[in-house]
Amino acid sequence: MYGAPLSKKAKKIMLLGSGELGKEVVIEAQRLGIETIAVDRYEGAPAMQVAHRSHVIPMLDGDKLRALIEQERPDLIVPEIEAIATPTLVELEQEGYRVIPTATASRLTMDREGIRRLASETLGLRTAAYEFADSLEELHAAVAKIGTPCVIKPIMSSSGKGQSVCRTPEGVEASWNIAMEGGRAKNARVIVEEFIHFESEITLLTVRSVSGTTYCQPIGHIQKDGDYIESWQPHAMSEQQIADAQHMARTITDALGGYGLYGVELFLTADGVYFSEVSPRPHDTGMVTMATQDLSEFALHVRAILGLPITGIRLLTPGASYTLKADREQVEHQIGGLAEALSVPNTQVRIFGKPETKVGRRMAVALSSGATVEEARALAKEAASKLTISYE
Ligand SMILES: Nc1ncnc2c1ncn2[C@@H]1O[C@H](COP(=O)(O)OP(=O)(O)OP(=O)(O)O)[C@@H](O)[C@H]1O
Ligand SMILES: NCC(=O)N[C@@H]1O[C@H](COP(=O)([O-])[O-])[C@@H](O)[C@H]1O
Ligand SMILES: [Mg+2]
Repeated sequence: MYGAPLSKKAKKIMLLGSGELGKEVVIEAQRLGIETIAVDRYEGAPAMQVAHRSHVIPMLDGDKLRALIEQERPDLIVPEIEAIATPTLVELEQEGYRVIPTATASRLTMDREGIRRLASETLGLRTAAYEFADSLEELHAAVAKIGTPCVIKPIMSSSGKGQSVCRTPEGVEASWNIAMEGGRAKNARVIVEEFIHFESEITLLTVRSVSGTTYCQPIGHIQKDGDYIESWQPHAMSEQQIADAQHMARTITDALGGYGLYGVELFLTADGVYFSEVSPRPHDTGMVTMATQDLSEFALHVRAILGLPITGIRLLTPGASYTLKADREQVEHQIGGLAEALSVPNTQVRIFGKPETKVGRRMAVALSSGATVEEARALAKEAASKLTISYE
């Protein structure tokens, strides 16, 4: 039971991070009459445009984060990105605030080391071999141990920022420089991972709710420079692969706990499934569920975190998503080609409304359904190719 938004008895959700994924979470929360507060480090972020109100703060600053949460007193704190002062969330949780799915889940997944050590060393999930390094010198030693090719990433980054494939020992310095420029915090630590020659990679959306743990059909995807370009659902997998994938998803999400939707990233190889990483929140590749499922990943997340039942998840049709990315850094821009994109059958578009473009920044996505995944992929790709960004 709760009151209307903005009334004394309203139920309040505060999103920490207000990008395209948070925007859809806000929309779903408002459908259930929830009061929504969007927070991010810049003005005019997508979720801010649909929330009841918003705040701009540096979310990595624990004191500012605490002050805002104490001012707003939300019923649920919902992290939407990794770059948050998660130790402050852990303290606030101990003081009685509810963090989604749990403060520990957001602390562990904020840096690659926390989640990788939990998955591999504590839970025994199969992952790529890995090493950590804090300096160029240590990186040379780590690469020598892992061998080339290997993947080098800042421990704190997302959407492929600062990530590179190091193909020869001579490439180590270039990878170090890419990581130092692309990482998020002042932290110089990187992870070196064995390069996995996977056949395909998937996201297994896994929901923990009052009704137990449920899985969406697997989402296949293609990434370029560490960021997603295209995704589809369902991804064809053998029964053994599905059983292994669900087992891994169950193991990691049980360990992280709480209520909410998780995006479990897995590599499918000729000799089995590898755990890659997990988001304790809706996943970018899961935007396809807006075209495929009766309840999208965003609707599922909101239901789960409110403690509401999820009796089943129905895949209504095969579908696909294809992203539109900017290729320049600029404030003034316009997105065009919408009529052409929407002339493609079975297609919808989401324009995120980000106030500025940056090289590689995701600005919109095309979503298509089809009789088969192949058909849906072709339609989504065609629709996205009709969208344009002009910088005049
Ligand atoms: N060890 C690896 N071997 C082969 N490919 C890899 C490896 N690690 C990452 N990749 C490729 O790079 C992509 C991005 O890696 P990862 O998910 O670790 O980065 P991220 O910055 O956390 O991205 P996001 O935030 O979008 O999930 C993977 O989806 C995969 O395509
Ligand atoms: N892979 C994670 C991911 O897709 N996160 C989504 O991108 C936004 C940041 O976008 P921006 O960098 O363009 O501001 C985040 O707020 C989230 O919605
Ligand atoms: Mg990833």
